[in-house]
Amino acid sequence: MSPKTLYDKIWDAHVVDTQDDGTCLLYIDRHLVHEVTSPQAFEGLRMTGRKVRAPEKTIAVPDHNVPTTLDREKGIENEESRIQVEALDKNARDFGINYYPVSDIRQGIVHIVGPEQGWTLPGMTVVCGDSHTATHGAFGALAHGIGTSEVEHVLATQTLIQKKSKNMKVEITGKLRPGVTAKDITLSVIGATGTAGGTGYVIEYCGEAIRDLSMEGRMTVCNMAIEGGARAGLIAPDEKTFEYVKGRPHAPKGAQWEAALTWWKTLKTDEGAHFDKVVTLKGEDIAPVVTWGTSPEDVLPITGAVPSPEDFKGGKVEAAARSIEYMGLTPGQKLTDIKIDTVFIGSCTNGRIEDLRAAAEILKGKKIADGIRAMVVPGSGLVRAQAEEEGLAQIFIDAGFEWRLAGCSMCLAMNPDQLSPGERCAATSNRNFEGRQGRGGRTHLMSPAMAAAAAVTGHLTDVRDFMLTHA
Ligand SMILES: CC(C)[C@H](C(=O)O)[C@@H](O)C(=O)O
Ligand code: SF4
Repeated sequence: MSPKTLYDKIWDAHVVDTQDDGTCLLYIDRHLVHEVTSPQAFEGLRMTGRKVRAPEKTIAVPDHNVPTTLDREKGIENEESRIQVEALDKNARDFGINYYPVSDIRQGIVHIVGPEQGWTLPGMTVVCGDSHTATHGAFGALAHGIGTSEVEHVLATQTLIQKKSKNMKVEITGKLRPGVTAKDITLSVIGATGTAGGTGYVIEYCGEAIRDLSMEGRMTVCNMAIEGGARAGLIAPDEKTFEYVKGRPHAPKGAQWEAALTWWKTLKTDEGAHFDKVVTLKGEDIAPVVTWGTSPEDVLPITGAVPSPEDFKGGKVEAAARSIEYMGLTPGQKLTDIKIDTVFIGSCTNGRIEDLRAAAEILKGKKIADGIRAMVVPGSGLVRAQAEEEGLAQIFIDAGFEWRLAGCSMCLAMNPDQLSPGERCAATSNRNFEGRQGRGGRTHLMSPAMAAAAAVTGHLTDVRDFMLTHA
């Protein structure tokens, strides 16, 4: 048998049928659903009198549109948002799928809830009508986003029509330096490959620096695979993965656990397996980074300066000029001189407990700079409860942050948390597109520790300097 990659193995284990042109029917193990991309899919089922084929494998949670303020039981003001959330409530009830409504402490961002509840397991195929489904690849699952018509197809058949992607390996060798996090890895990879570098591929992240990451760090890395253009990103499961999964509400138990573990241990790329593309970065070369432009590939070490359009080639010259103008920056300006108005700590990239711990560590005993609006939005109700128990919430509140309820919040402007035109935000999310956080708003992406440091100083800040001067 020829050697296989991890992606090959999961793919082969799920193919139900193959057409002559290579199109396959794939079995889907977990279907995650949120309120934005599912209403028409359920409507499609209703209109044709079909049921959800595997309600026990379908998990729904509202996240994008829900307000995250403490008074959210008052309801959703925006009509479009309210309709979407109400539709999910009704669809979940009518079709008998697993559901975490806003009133349930387990509610949160779908990509945080899935792993937290043990729905996401190694070797699975996981889909959701959401591009950041790649997050679940951290478990060694093949996880990717699908469109609304595919959501309907999966609901009805528990299968998906797919063509296989190519194999890409992203290896991060050696150790990370102090102050460097999973977010810096994933942004640096996109900086190196560009947002189209992964197009047509499924990425397997490997190497010592990836192995050394916690499960939460691995989720941060895989979360942004899609921003690098890849279909999905995954990491071979290991003891850390099994440890994380064990005992979760929907993880297998007893003899089933043992059987699962036996299979999971085979989920690694064979020696000599072929990758169509290989990218290698040295862990010690990665610095704490921030984005300066309006694409995740517009990323530089925090010690750098705003580039000039002439630093780029071809079509990138114009794009860079446009980015710099939209962002209200000047070429040559030091990144650490960029003043901010807002800080957003949260999202499916960095809204987990370790992210909040990292931010709280920086903020302990300090206050945010005058005039800064700052919020922490935990990724789930359980993350929120845990942070309260550990005393992190109090650190945030004492520092001057708003302490919110779970949801996507200011990651994207689909709920009341938005930037005003010209407002500049240090954000731990994954997209810095024009207007992403509100029309005219400007976004700089970074790690939770860097966002926390920026909140205290009022400008983009090198977390390493911050730790030295604020110790
Ligand atoms: C609204 C949803 C479909 C979208 C996605 O697919 O990713 C959102 O989650 C995002 O992050 O832009
Ligand atoms: S937190 Fe942001 S990136 Fe993640 S699913 Fe929500 S909107 Fe998309």
